[in-house]
Parts: sequence; C-alpha cells; structure tokens
Amino acid sequence: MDLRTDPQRPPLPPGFAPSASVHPVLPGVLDASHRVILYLEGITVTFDGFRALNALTLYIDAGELRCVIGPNGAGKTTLMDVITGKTRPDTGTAFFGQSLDLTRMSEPEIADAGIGRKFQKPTVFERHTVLENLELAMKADKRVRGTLRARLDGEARDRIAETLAVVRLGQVAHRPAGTLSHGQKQWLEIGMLLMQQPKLLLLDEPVAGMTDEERERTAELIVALSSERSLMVVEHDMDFVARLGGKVTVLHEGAVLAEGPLEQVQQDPRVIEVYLGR
Ligand SMILES: Nc1ncnc2c1ncn2[C@@H]1O[C@H](COP(=O)(O)OP(=O)(O)OP(=O)(O)O)[C@@H](O)[C@H]1O
Repeated sequence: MDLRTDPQRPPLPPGFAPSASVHPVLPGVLDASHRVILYLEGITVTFDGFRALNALTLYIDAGELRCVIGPNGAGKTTLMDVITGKTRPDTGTAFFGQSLDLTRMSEPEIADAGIGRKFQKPTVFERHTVLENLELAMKADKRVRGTLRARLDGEARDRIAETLAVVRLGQVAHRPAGTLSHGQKQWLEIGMLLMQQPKLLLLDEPVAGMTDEERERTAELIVALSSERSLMVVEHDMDFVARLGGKVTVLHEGAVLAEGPLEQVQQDPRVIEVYLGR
C-alpha cells in the first residue's frame, strides 16, 4: 500500500510537503495533539551515491511502541540518525508532532524537544554512583535550573526516586556505575534518558549482550515505558520483539518492506526471503 495515496493516511502538519521550504521551527514545543507524533515521508539519504534510505515513509503514533527490524545495512541506524539530526536527508520531510521540522533543527534542539536516543553501548559515568548518574542526566537537561552543587529540590528528588523504581535500580543506587552488570548499566542509561522526560525514545539493540533474565526484565521495562511515551526499538532478537508486542516495521534496502504485527510480517514471503529465512 502506498501511504501517499492512502485515504487512511494520518493528518499531516500544515505545509507538510517537500516543496514547503518555509516552516516555523519552535524548538522545545511539541504539538502532539494529533494521533501521530513522528512523520517521516519520502526520506532519502545517499552516501557516495549509495542510498542508505530510499524514499522511506514511516509514521509513529503518540504512545506507540514500534519495533524496527531488518537485515544488516537495511538503514536502521541511518533512520535513527535522521530522526535525531545527526544525518540530514537529501530529500523528504521529517516532523516531530505538528510543527517541529526535524530537518531544520540541530541535534541538541531535537533532544530538547523531547527525542531521546540510546546507543547500543552503555555510556554511563562509571565512577559516579547510580544516583549521581541520574542527577547528572537531569542537570544536563537545560530546562532544569541549577549547578552541580545546587541542592536538589523536592521535585527533582521525586523524579530521581521514581526513575530508580522504574528501572529497578533502587537497591544499587549508591554503587558506582562501573560496578554494575551490563544489563544494569543499560537500564541506568535508559533511566538517564528518562530524566530528560522524552516524548519519543529511540533504543538501538537494547538487549544485545544481555542474559535471558535481563532480556525479560528489559522487555517488561520497555512495555511499561510505552504507556507514557512513544518508543522506537531497533532489534534483531525476534523473541524479544515478540515479547514487546508492538507493531513491527521491516526495513530493507532503505525502505519499508512490510509493516504490521510480528505474526503478520513473519509470514510475509518477502520478509522471509530477505531477513527471517536466513
Ligand atoms: N557514513 C556513512 N558513509 C557511507 N556509507 C554509510 C554510512 N553510514 C551508513 N552507510 C551505509 O548505509 C547502509 C545502511 O547502514 P545502516 O548502518 O543504517 O544499516 P543498519 O540497518 O543499521 O545495519 P546494522 O543492522 O548492521 O546495524 C549500509 O550499507 C552502510 O554501509
């Protein structure tokens, strides 16, 4: 189905067309009043003539948990790079909510507007305690006033306590992050992203290198997180994708090959041929 001609296509922001060169950019102000929080349409990214993304069109709903799968080189990382402003598309439009044109915002502006990204490798401050890592993450948030020495006010303490509970690291709150297990470090980094209160969280292979038990807990965590924000999870582990239960987008050669519930895309002969059947 071609979403461009689909009568069910979600409402688009005013001026949402590749030709609309003048559009207000309002960093930090997300209008998610419509069902869709992320609009990507006709996105093409070329590296030395090679199309890493090829007229890709994708919509993410507010509060949706979306998994993105696909073979190596399909364009999954490039997709996240476009959303976070690391890579500029050659053509196409990318809107966050109704008014934020991601192609015209810097990486910090996009982060401030509410898009958080977790890379595959955990990047926590190893010598600092879990608690300090969360404090530092909050202080990195420009919307929160104060210096590193400033005393945390009540609201900030509540947010840290709440985050510790959500990522289930309350028991190790005073341990240096360097002493945590791989899984705990990953959860801490997710907690650090949560301190910035993102509306859309991008997670790149969150369970790579985790034990089965850690995978189970990570699935529970991600499902719990999706109740209050949108998530896009790139993952190769199909058992894990099945546990998350969200809609699945299959990328192949920089474009969407199939989209739908996992059981549906798993039965798609094209998906079996290029990815799952391997
Ligand atoms: N900066 C770059 N310069 C040149 N080619 C690039 C660059 N970044 C990505 N590519 C190429 O674009 C294609 C898509 O890469 P991308 O990393 O987005 O795929 P992926 O789906 O994330 O793959 P994987 O599952 O292996 O992480 C690949 O063929 C890759 O070699």
